[in-house]
Amino acid sequence: MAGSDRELDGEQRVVDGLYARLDELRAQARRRLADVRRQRPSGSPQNRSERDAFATLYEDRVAQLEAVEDRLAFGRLDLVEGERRYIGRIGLNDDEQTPLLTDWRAPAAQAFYRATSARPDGVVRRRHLVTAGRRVTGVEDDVLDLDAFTAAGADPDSLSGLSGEGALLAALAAGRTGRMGDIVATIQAEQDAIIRSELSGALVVQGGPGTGKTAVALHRAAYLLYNHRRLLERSGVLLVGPSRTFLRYIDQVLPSLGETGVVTATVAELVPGVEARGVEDDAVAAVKGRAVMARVVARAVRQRQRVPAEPVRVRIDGRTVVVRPDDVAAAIARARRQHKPHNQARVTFVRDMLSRLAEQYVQQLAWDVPAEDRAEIVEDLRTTREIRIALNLAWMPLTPQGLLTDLYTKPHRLEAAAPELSPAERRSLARPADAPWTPADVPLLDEAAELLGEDDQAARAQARADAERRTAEVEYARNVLRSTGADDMVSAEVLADRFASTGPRLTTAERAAADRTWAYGHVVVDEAQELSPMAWRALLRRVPTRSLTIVGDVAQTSAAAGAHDWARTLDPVLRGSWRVAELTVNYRTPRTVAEAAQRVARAARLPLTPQTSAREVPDALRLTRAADDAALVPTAAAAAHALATEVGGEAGAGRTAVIAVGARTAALLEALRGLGRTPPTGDVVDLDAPLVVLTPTQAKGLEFDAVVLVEPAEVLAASGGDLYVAMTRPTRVLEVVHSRPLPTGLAD
Ligand SMILES: Nc1ncnc2c1ncn2[C@@H]1O[C@H](COP(=O)(O)OP(=O)(O)OP(=O)(O)O)[C@@H](O)[C@H]1O
Repeated sequence: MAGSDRELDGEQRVVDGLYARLDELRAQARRRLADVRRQRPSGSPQNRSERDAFATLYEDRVAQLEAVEDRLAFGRLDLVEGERRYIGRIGLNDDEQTPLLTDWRAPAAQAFYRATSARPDGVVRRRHLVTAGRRVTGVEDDVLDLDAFTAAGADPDSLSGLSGEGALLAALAAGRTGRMGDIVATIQAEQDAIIRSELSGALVVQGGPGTGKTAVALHRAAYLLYNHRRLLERSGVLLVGPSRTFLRYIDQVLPSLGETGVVTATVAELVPGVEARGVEDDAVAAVKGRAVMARVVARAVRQRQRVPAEPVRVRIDGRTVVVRPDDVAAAIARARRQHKPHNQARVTFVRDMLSRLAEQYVQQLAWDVPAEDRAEIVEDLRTTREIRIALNLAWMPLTPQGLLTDLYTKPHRLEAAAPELSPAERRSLARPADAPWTPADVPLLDEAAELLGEDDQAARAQARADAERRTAEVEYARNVLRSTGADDMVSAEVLADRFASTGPRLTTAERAAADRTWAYGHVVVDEAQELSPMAWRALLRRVPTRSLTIVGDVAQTSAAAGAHDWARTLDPVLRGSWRVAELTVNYRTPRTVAEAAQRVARAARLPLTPQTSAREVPDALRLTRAADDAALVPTAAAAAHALATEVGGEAGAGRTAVIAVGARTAALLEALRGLGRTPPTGDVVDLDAPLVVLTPTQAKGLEFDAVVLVEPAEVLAASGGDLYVAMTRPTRVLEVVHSRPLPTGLAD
C-alpha cells in the first residue's frame, strides 16, 4: 500500500496545503473569539447575552476545527473529465471560495463510497490516502475505469495495487482504545446507502454483531445534520443508547465528524428530573414494559376522577351547599369531553362545580346578586376547606410520581387499574413508597405525565409573551448575521436562541434535554431490540414526525420485554410505516469466533441475520477447561491476566474484558485483584482501563481486543441473546473458560 515516492510527494504537497488552510481558519476563528471576549463585559443584559452568543459560536467553531485534525483528508477521486477531488472530514475552500476539500457528506463525495468498476459513476480512479499525523505514508488505488485511466495517458505502474481492501483491513486490525473511532475513510457501499438514506420515515437497520450498525447510525446522524442543518439544528437530534457506559464508548465519534450538538440519553434518562437508579428483576421490568400498561396507567388516571357515594353538605356563612353526586357526575362528564390531560381538565371540572354550588348559595339569598358579587361568592366557595377536600376527592390534582407510587403501594388501586395482570404479576410490582425509580418505571412515568399534563394557564400566557419577544430577537439576529458575514455558520433562529436574555445561555441540546415534551427532528436508537413496548411509546412521543433511525439485532436481545421480531414490535407503534435495511459483513469478530457464535445462536434458535466475516485472525478461539466449579474463577482470572498482558503489549494499549453472569463478577474482580490487576468497578464502567469485568448486558455494543468468556452454559441459561453478545465482542481472541459442558455449537 506504499505507492511510489513521487506519488507520495505529490500527495504530501496537497495535504500540506490542506492543513495550512485548516490552520489559517483556526487562527481566524480564535482571533474572532478573542475580539468578542475583549469587548467590555458591561452594557445592557441584551448586549451581554449577544456577546455570549457570539463567543459560543466561535468557541464551537474552534472546537470543530480542532476535532478534524486526524485524517483531515483521506481520499481522492479522479473523474473522467480530468477533475481531481479530495475528500475529507470537512469541506474547505480557499479565500476565493474555490473548493480545496470536499466534505464526505456532500453529494460530490458519494462516488468515493459507492462507485464500483461495474458502475464507475464517472470515476476513473479512487485513491485512499493513508496518513500518520500530517504525513502521507501511503496511497491505495482502485482503478474503476481502466480504459479511461490509460487513455488519459496515466502510467499503470503508478498504481499501488488494484484492491480496495488495504485501508479497510488496516483499520480493522488496529488495536482498540476503549473508545469507538469513526469509519469515515472506509465506509463500505452497503453502509453508505444506509447513511445517506432520506431523512423522513423510520429506517430500521438490522444486522448481526460487528456489522457496523453503531458506526453507521452515528455517521448517519452526522450526515443528516449536514444535509438538513437548518431543520435539525433547531429541533435537535436525540441518540438513545442502552447504557451510560455505551454512550461514553461512542461519545467521541460525532465530535470527530465535526458535530457536537446531539443529545444522548438512555431510555431511563428520558424524563427530566427523574433519576432511575433502582434495580429490579428482568421479569418485573418485563411486566412494566408491556403494551397493556398504557391502558393500566390511563385507567388509573380515570379512577382518580370519582363520583362520591353520598352528598357532602358544607355550611358556609350560615347557609348550606351540597356537593351532590349527580352534579359531580355531570361535571366530570363535561370536563372529560374536552379530551384534555387530567390536570388541565380538572380546571374545567372545578369551575363547573363551583358555579353549581354558587347557584345553590344564591338561591338561598333573599336578593338579586349582581355578577361581580357572584365572582366573590365563587371565590369564597373555592377557598372553603371542606369544599376543596370534596372537589379534590372527586378530581385529585396528580403528579406522575404520585400516581405510580399509589399503584405500587396500594394493592386495591393496582387491582382496580390492572385487571389484565395476574395476581402474582401485580404482587411483583409492589414496592415501598420511598424505593428508587427503576429504568422500567421511566416510560410509565412518561405515560402518566402525558395523561396528567400540567395546569397550563400560566404556561400559555408565558408562551404568548415569549413568542412576541422571539420574533423580535430572530429579526435582530438576522441583521447581526448579515452585517458580520457569519450567516453560513449558524441560522438566525439558533443565534436568537442563544441571545435569550433570560437565564443562562443554552444550546438546543441543553434545552431539549431539559424538556420532557421537546419534539426532536430526528431520533437515532441503538441496540433498539432492548426497548419494551412502553419504551417505544415514550420515545415516539419525542418524534412526532416519525423520522427515526432504529438500529439493532433481534438475535442479541436480552431484555425479557425486548424485540425478537421487528414487525411485531414496530407495527403496533409505527402502523407499518417503516423500512428495513440489512448489514451483512462482520468487521469486528475473527472468522472462527464469528462462526462459532452463529452456530451457538442457531442452536439456541435465535432469529439470525446471515453474515460473513471480514477478518481472519489465527488462533482466535481458545477453549480452557477448569477442573471443577471451584477452579472456574481462578482459571478465568489467570487467563484474563495472561491475555491482557498478551494484547496489551509494551505500551499497554490493548483492551481485555472478562464477561460472566452477574453472580460471578464479584469473585472475578477479587481474583484479579489477587493477581495485581485493578479492574474498575461502578455503574459506569471505565473503558479506558486495560482490563474490565462485565456482564453480557453491560458488554452490549462494546468491543475489546480480547475477551474471556466465563462458563458459557451459565450465560446461555440466562438468555441465548446474551451468549451471542458475549461471544462476538473480541476483535482478536475469544478465550472460553468452562467447567460445565460447552453449549451446542461452540466447540464444533
Ligand atoms: N466500514 C468500516 N470501516 C472500518 N471499520 C468498520 C467499518 N464498519 C464497521 N467497522 C468497525 O467494526 C466494528 C463494529 O462496528 P459496530 O460496533 O458499529 O457494530 P455493530 O453492528 O453495532 O455491533 P453490535 O451489534 O455487536 O453492537 C467497529 O470497530 C467499527 O469501527
